[in-house]
Amino acid sequence: MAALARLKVPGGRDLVSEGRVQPPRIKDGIASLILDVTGLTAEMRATLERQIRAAAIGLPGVSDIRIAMTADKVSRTIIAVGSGKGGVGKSTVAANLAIALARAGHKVGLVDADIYGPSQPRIMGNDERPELADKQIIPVEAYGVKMLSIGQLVDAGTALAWRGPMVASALGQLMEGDWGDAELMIVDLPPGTGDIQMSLVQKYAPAGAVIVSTPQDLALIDATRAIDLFRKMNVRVFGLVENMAGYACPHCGEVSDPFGAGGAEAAAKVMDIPFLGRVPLTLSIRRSSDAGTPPAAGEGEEAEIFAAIAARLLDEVNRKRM
Ligand SMILES: Nc1ncnc2c1ncn2[C@@H]1O[C@H](COP(=O)(O)OP(=O)(O)OP(=O)(O)O)[C@@H](O)[C@H]1O
Repeated sequence: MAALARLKVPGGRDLVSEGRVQPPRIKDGIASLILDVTGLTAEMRATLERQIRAAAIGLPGVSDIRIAMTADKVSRTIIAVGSGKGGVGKSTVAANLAIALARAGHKVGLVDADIYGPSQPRIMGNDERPELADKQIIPVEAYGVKMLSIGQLVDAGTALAWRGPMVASALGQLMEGDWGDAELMIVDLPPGTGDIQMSLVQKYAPAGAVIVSTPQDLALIDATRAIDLFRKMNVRVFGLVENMAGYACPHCGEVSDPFGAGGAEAAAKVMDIPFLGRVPLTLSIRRSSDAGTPPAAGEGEEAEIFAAIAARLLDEVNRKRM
């Protein structure tokens, strides 16, 4: 224990004072040790294991060491982000919500499960290939958010032709990646209601869903259908986000409503679900999303809009189901 007391948990405090090891049992020169690796990534676990071996093997009476790792399962709150139809800005909202939640002090994971158009690597500005450790994919990181995208595993064209079981297995690889201490998981779903939605609900029991819609009637009709489906599958709908609402002219500042106004808020009322907020249609959101510098990570009005929506979402998540 004295030799182990000199070791630090990667990114943390002393191994022994954190209570991560119990005194080892030593028999026939073999030390058996139980190590609590709760919240540590595969890489941190491997580093710690190496350090323990280096510190202990060779001590008087210790010729080998067996380390059994245990971990409390981190309880994760899965929040699905869906939309009735494509192109309404669901991925943009999912990415910026994830960043806003991380900025509010939460450990956040972002899963891009949109097989029809995996766009998180572009929006989050990170298209690194994730690595594998112990058959688990290790998420990459951007703006304080851990992220995995179906686009990092295969190209979108391939995934499009997949049938149900392959879709489910790809979703499984993403969801069961090495998410470490992530407590909130934002899952960017494909638009509409298909295999990925079904698999997510059946296998991973999301705490609830956020629906993104533009204010047009057509988009709202599709959003209503998505909300209906989640409800039928017994998934709580945390609320509706209206995206691309009100266009502020960058020259004169006048606000116009190319897609109508207030439609989503009214629709939320009719459907009796919370309205989480409104994101304006701006050139800067389009540019920053496409350039991999999401506005929620910056300063100013747009960052505040996403922070406010994230705060409302958290209120809903924390509210007990009635
Ligand atoms: N509030 C906004 N203001 C301006 N442009 C936006 C806004 N929201 C999204 N966009 C832009 O609209 C396009 C579509 O957005 P995004 O990819 O997020 O939509 P999606 O609903 O996820 O689409 P898909 O169906 O392809 O998954 C992108 O070019 C994005 O930058």
